[in-house]
Amino acid sequence: MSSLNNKAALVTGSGQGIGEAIVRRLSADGFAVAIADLNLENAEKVAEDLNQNGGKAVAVQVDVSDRDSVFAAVRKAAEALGGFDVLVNNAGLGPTTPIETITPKQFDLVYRVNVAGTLWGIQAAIEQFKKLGHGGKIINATSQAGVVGNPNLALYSGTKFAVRGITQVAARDLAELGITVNAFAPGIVKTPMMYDIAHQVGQNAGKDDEWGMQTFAKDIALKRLSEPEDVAAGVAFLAGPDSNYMTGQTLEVDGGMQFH
Ligand SMILES: NC(=O)C1=CN([C@@H]2O[C@H](COP(=O)(O)OP(=O)(O)OC[C@H]3O[C@@H](n4cnc5c(N)ncnc54)[C@H](O)[C@@H]3O)[C@@H](O)[C@H]2O)C=CC1
Ligand SMILES: CC(=O)C(C)=O
Repeated sequence: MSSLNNKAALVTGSGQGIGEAIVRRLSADGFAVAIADLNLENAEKVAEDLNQNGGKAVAVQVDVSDRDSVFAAVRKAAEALGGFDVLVNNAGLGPTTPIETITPKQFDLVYRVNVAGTLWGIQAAIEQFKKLGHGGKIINATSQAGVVGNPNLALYSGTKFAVRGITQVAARDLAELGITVNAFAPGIVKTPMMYDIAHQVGQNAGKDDEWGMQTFAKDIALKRLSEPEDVAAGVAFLAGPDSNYMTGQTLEVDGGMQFH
């Protein structure tokens, strides 16, 4: 664990999966971190582990689809960590939804978490950066499915294209405040979310989850599925000083799923 770099970061959805890998990596890079998740128990486990290993971490419960909850979580984290420099809007839901099966209830839930959650996070981060009198970095989770259309992901894909649109507009709107806004686009990452998707795909074909994962993997140039840590490395770059001259961009960390 490196010494603290006097920067603080909050990562939503960091009780497991990609978000957990991100807080672990940022902590190793010297950030004080807030593990913000709907699942407080998981967030507390990650925070405890980081604190026991020389990091500075706090767990906060948040429902990113609820604006008040997001503002409260960011305020609480900034106070507990003694600062606030980076927000990673990572929490997201990714159900497979054949286009004719999408219900209004599913639509509301997935858009409220993936799209509204990103907007509320941006607003809460602006409040803190202004209060603290400095700029900062906002990093949003899009997806390979937010760059190209994939089968059966109409609902999810729409939200992830929206996240890229919000990222580009916010980058322009917030530059004068010294705030950069970028996105990261993972490919097929070994997390509970992706195994849920692979399970459904596998079941539909009468096969197992691993078959489902490998089906998604077939177009990856580097010929392996992504570890959460692969994505965390990209986010660490966006959170650190080496990306200071980047804003409005999507960093695709997908092993080469498409080139454009
Ligand atoms: N796993 C993958 O292959 C890919 C994932 N992504 C994106 O990366 C992000 C993280 O995905 P995974 O780690 O795979 O997901 P995951 O499902 O494994 O973990 C998501 C975390 O977010 C939390 N969460 C869910 N709803 C929440 C809410 N309303 N408020 C706060 N926290 C909430 C969950 O409790 C969980 O800890 C998501 O935005 C996802 O869309 C993008 C491309 C590929
Ligand atoms: C889950 C996801 O983002 C996919 C399949 O691209």
